[in-house]
Amino acid sequence: MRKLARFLKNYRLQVILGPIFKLTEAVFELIVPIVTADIIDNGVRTGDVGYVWRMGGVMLLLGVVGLCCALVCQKMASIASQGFGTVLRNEMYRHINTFSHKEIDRFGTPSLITRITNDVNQLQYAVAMLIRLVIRAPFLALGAVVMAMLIDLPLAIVFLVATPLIGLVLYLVMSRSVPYFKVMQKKLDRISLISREGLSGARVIRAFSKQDHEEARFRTAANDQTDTAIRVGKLSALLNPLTYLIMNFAVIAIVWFGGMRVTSGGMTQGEVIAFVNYMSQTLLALIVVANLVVTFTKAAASAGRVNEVLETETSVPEPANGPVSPKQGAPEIAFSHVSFSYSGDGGEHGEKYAVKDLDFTIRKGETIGIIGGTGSGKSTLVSLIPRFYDVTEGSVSVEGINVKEYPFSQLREKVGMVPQLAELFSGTIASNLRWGNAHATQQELENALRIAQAKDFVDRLPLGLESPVSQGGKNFSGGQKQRLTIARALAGKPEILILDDSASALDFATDAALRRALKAETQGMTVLMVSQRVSTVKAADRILVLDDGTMAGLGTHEELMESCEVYREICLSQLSREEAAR
Ligand SMILES: Nc1ncnc2c1ncn2[C@@H]1O[C@H](COP(=O)(O)OP(=O)(O)OP(=O)(O)O)[C@@H](O)[C@H]1O
Repeated sequence: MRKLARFLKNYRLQVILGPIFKLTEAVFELIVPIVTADIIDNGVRTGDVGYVWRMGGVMLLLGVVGLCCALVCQKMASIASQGFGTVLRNEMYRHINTFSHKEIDRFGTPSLITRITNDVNQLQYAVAMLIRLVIRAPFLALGAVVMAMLIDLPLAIVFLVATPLIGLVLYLVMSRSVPYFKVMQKKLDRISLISREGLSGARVIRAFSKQDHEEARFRTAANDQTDTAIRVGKLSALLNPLTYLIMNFAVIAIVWFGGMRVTSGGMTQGEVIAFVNYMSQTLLALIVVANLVVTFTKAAASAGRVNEVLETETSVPEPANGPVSPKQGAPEIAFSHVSFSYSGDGGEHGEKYAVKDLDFTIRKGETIGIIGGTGSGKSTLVSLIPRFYDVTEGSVSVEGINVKEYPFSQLREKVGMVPQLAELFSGTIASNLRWGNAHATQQELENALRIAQAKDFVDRLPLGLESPVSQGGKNFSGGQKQRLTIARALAGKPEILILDDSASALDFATDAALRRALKAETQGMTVLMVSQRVSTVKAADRILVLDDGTMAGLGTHEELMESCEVYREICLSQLSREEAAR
């Protein structure tokens, strides 16, 4: 947790002054039993009503000043803890944004969400407790014992017996329940994962009538969490009866022995009452200490999870240099003996390469079709160009410069990527398209829509380009979303356009119109078209055939029909012999 203290640096004043105010309140709280004793001994016993009123006023004053101190501390704790949470959350979000796909895959999106929300909340609460109670509670527990000793040392033996006993009970209960808190946090992660999958995949779940299955999965995870919470609850439930039992025995002992001391003249009645008050103050303070242990144990687990995110460095670091100049005459894209494995070790630990020894070049302005069976490595290959992942072996160059040397903004401006899954963001159609180019004119946006075959349906919308897009683009069909994501990439006027199976939801006629428009209107743009459909890639200048991560062929349709067995098989599985030969 110490590592996270840096996020409190703007709140030093609150972190220092807050506990001081709370300590002042605790001092007043310790004085109150003495005033009570004084009222009993010098006011009640002698029947001096005026004295009772005067001292009652002093007590009220102590209470009011104590309350003011507590309120000031509360405010400081709120400012510091909320501020700390905000700064930490912003930093985590910024840091997560530097992650490559590899780190995001490793943590998993649901876990990252739980860390940035629940774990930060836990830490925020711990900061508030740190300011409000970490000094106050032990001070009060100890102070009450010391005050009792100052009043009457022999009777204070009751404290010296009862307090360690209460401490022991707290220790036994806490040491058994604390490990469960860590487990509960992991189980919460699982619930978050299932909820996310279930809610984002609600349509698929309905389509496959898997609601019962998903509900059962959620119920199992939730029940699992409940079982653990109940186990902790049962343990914690022992705390109050046991500690109160000890305290009440201690009170009996105080009244019993205190009575004897009063009879022998060693103590006054008021002092016995003060002892009883100090006893309950000690107990309450110790319970607070125990709860603080729980809070800080949970916070320590959360701090570990937050630090794990903050300390994870991206596996795709951005170079420190400024923009690079392309090499004249170099191929637009060059793969030089490229291999990539998702685990980064290329099979040493049994994991195989997703792509292996890819070696080819692509000229500027070429249209390349990339075809292959599912899982053959098509998406992996194209994701190496904009550096979503870094190659495990070999190198990828764009215009003669290794992609690792490009500043991200320069590389990603050059490469327009349309991912397999069409993602839109809440806003308007125009605001989504401007992700590609913030300064695009209306004309440029319309042009991008026209090439992407999206202009007709956008024009039919009452608000046209200003039509609202709901979260995830849910108010558009799959094919419409795909066309909008293509338009978004085109709006950025990239030099290299990658369509990663991004026309799969289009009907054949629209798909063909899209390819024609791309060919006619994007002169000079290098286009990589990933598809499982032969009809989509057939007319490309060249087709790259992937088979289980390796390159099975690269050439025109006719050349590959002649020379590439894998390509011929794919063609004949989708087209008739006549169509394939055409
Ligand atoms: N994020 C990932 N983590 C680990 N392995 C992955 C990941 N993404 C893909 N793979 C594995 O890498 C291999 C190649 O996957 P890739 O997605 O590149 O294939 P693809 O040809 O695009 O498939 P499809 O046509 O089904 O989209 C597969 O074996 C897949 O299981």
